[in-house]
Order: sequence, then structure tokens, then C-alpha cells
Amino acid sequence: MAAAVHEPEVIRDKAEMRAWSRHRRAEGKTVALVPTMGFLHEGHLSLISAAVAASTGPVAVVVSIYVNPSQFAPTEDLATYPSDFAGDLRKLAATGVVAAVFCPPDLYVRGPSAAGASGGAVSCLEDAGGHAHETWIRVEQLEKGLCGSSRPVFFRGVATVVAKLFNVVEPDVAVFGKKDYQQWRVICRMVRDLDFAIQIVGSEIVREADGLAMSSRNVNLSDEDREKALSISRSLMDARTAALNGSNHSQQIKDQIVQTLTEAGGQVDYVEIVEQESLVPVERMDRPCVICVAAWFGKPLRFLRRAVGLWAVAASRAGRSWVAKQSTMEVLPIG
Ligand SMILES: Nc1ncnc2c1ncn2[C@@H]1O[C@H](COP(=O)(O)OP(=O)(O)OP(=O)(O)O)[C@@H](O)[C@H]1O
Ligand SMILES: CC(C)(CO)[C@@H](O)C(=O)[O-]
Ligand code: BAL
Repeated sequence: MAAAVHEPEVIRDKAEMRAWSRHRRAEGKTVALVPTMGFLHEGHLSLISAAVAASTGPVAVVVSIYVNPSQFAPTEDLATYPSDFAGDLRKLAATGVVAAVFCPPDLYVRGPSAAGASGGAVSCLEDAGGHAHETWIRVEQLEKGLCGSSRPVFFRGVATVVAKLFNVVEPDVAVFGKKDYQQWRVICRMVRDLDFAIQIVGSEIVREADGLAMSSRNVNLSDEDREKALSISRSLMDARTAALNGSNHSQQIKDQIVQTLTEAGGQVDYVEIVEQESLVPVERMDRPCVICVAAWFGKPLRFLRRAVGLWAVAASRAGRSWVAKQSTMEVLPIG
């Protein structure tokens, strides 16, 4: 039976959001937060179900929609990140279980030099040379490698904004997808190290029928590139099967994945096999590990980006379009 439509309350103000959460808790409800950047799909909706499942007793689910400038470097795709707020609200209402949507206009205080440099509209906090905001959370080891190598400010921005969301929403539970495996582990570690009293849930990847992991940026893929991007899930499934059949040399498995992605026309960002919690690379898959893959598909894209007050024509990173795809596969090898 389909859930009854329930229009969530839309909250834009931080103080109002915090007061709302405190009221729900005073009513005896568990507050569960699902942080997103919007342009919602079934992957996001599965996090909402996971939030309900993880909460004991009555639950108030909050979905945040905020495209966080501080996790994008100036060369990245902040300006073109997809959005459809009206569509998102319809999808959230249709779940019947989302009580509030938190969509702040901004979560950062802009310093005078930032406002001056770009006429008040900073497209990316890095553009401001760090003057706009100077308190950052770094998860120093886990943020290195994998996505951290090619996105140098990404995890600092994610950890900081997620901590801010935690401080505003004050959730009991927060849910993150394992598609962004390193992100989930970074958040778990931050919560542990900084004593946030929040249960973090890692939720399984939702894939399209043909195996492609759902992702907001998939909308940027042409039909042809989408077909090529299927090589990611195909190579991951093949690798998992090989590992479960006893082939546990990481290098051999990684080489095979790189070959599959390259033959499909992808540009490999990384292929790594790491321990599940520490994200330390393993030579042999003889303990719980996760295979992590990111590759770019799509034609080189040129786009205009407003950087430090100048309109600059920026070729996307090394001529690659920002249809970056990442996905992971957890493996529990036998023996
Ligand atoms: N296919 C998916 N399955 C499970 N969780 C997902 C999936 N896609 C996204 N998520 C999770 O949803 C949360 C919000 O992610 P976000 O709004 O950035 O969407 P996204 O699809 O990951 O976008 P992008 O295309 O930018 O990677 C994150 O915790 C992310 O891991
Ligand atoms: C966790 C998050 C909402 C922080 O901006 C973002 O990185 C995302 O959507 O995965
Ligand atoms: N879910 C990933 C967010 C990002 O790529 O910025």
C-alpha cells in the first residue's frame, strides 16, 4: 500500500530548525536526519526508510537539502550542480514520513573580504581564500587518499558542514549512503572523536535495474556515456565474485578493474581495495574490505565559473567532465 502523502514543513532558519527539533524530542520523538544536496532519487529515499528503521518509537525525520560550497574546489561543479526543489518536495511528501525539510539559504558566515572579492556572492568558500570561514574539522587520516586525493577540500568541507547540521538539527540518528563510502567513514570517525551523541547509520547502495549506482549527477550522462559507466558496477561485481572464489591478490583484482573501466572509455580516478573501517589499502583480501572505484565518463565540458569575482573560463579538471562516478563493493572474503 502506498504511503499517505504528508507535506513536510519547510524550515530555512537555523534557530527555527533547532527549536523544532527540541519540540519533537520533548514530545518523545526520535529525531532522525538525512543530509542531502537535493535533486533527490530513490537512493536518497532509501536513506529515509533506513532512518525510520533505525529509530525506536515515534520518529521525526528531517531531510536537509543544502549544496555545501565548502566541499567544492574552485575547479569543481558547484555552479552546475543539479537542483529541483519543487520536485524534491513532491518526492519527500510522497514518502509520507518526512516531517521537515531543512533548506538554509546559507550555513556560512561570509567575511568582508569574501563579499568584497566576489560582489557578495561567493561561489565557493575556497574562492574567498579562506577568509569567509576559518573553523574547519579535519579527519586527518581518513580524509587522505581515495576521493581525498583528487578533491583536496572535499572532506574538510563535508565534515565541517555535517557538524554544523548536527549542531543545528541535534538529531539522535543520522543516515549516510555507502555509495560515498569514505564520506560515511569520515563522519563515523568525526562523531566518535568529537563525542557527538548521534547514531550514524550507513545505508546500502541503491542501484538502477542494470547495476548503475543512483546518483544525482547521473542526469549529466548522455545515453552513450551512461552505458559506458555501467563498467563500474560490472567490474565491481566481477571483482567481488573473483574474491569470493578465492582470488585474493588485490593488485590483480585492481588491474582487472582498471582494464575494464579504461576499455569502456572511462578515465580512472582511483581503484583501491581497503580495509572497511581504517580505509588502509590491503595487499590481500583476507579480511573485511571494500573495493572503491571512481572514474569519469562523458565528454570534456567547458563551463563558466565565477571565481573570486572574475568570470573565468575553466576547462574542467584535466579536460574531464564532472560526470564522476563513484561506487563501492563490500567484500567479506571466506577463510
Ligand atoms: N545510490 C545511492 N544509494 C544509497 N545512498 C545514496 C545513493 N546516492 C546517494 N546516496 C547518499 O545520499 C546522501 C546525499 O547524497 P547527495 O545528495 O550528494 O546525492 P548523490 O546522488 O550522492 O550526488 P552525487 O551525484 O553528487 O554524488 C549521501 O549520504 C549519499 O551517500
Ligand atoms: C553529506 C553531504 C550532504 C554534506 O554536504 C554531502 O556530501 C552529500 O550529499 O553526500
Ligand atoms: N555525495 C557526494 C557529494 C559531492 O560529490 O560533493
